[in-house]
Amino acid sequence: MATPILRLGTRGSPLALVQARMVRARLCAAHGWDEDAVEIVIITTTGDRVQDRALAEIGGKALWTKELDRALDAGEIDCAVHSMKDVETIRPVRLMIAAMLPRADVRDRLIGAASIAALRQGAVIGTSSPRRAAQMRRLRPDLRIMLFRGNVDTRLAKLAAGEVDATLLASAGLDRLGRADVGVAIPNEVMLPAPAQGAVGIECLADATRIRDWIAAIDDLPTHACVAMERAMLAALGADCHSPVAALATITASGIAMRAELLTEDGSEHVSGEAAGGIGDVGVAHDLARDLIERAPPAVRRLFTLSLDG
Ligand SMILES: NCc1[nH]cc(CCC(=O)O)c1CC(=O)O
Repeated sequence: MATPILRLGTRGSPLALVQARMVRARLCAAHGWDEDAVEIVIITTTGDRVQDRALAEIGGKALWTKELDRALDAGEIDCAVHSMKDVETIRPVRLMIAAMLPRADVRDRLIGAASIAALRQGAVIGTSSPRRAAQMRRLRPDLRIMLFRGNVDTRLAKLAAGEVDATLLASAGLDRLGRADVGVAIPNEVMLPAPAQGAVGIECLADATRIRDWIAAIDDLPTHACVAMERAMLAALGADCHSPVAALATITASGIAMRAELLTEDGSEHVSGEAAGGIGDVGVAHDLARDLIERAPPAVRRLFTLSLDG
């Protein structure tokens, strides 16, 4: 076996492993390496260990990243693969996202009914996402939400066992796990996805220039620009992945366009808006954050803290 030249840290969930293998394949293709030049190292995170409580309840942030950060600092791995949706808004400055894979289907999928309208009166929706819960209750105030955790297979098994009437999962994860047959995609116009949904990032120490350059060679620039814009808006709102926020940036003929929505946890109030501008112009995210906060009903505004200097 060739000596591994790059150790790729990842969580051990089936989806995380598929994503790590995608990263390995792209790195090897880009650099002409053998597959065993990239060693996949599994790191268990707090979020993987705690399966029975709402993530927000565990307290403490960085549930999915802290142990990977530590392994990077300790030199146990050279880079870490993340679902960008789970990466905290504010990261330590010594780390950098050196590349993102091309974004997958950004939509959510509904599993358990043919459409949101087709759900029976009072149906129980299993989700642990404050955004999905709020968006579903905004569209259908009669729905009930049940806390639903575990990896994709666990959730599908709970649904099959009748614990809930329906659940929502990211198309990206289902597709990557070979489950493109499961559920129906909800159009972005009906349910705007989470910031960074469908994007995979590769992080390394900012001063590890050789590693950084290897990784940067596989960066998908449109994905990186859109996800950076969505994350800049989260930062401007003082929000994170537990906030009832949806946002989607897309590349247009003239630059970048972004739509976003803020809700109360129960979905009873919300505000949405859009902005456009140049690729990489963080002002687009800041303008949208400011506009949303200015127009938000007080119950929504209370959930956020505008800060535009980050
Ligand atoms: N929070 C869990 C998580 N993080 C990333 C994905 C799916 C893949 C992605 O959105 O990139 C999921 C599962 C889900 O939301 O269905």
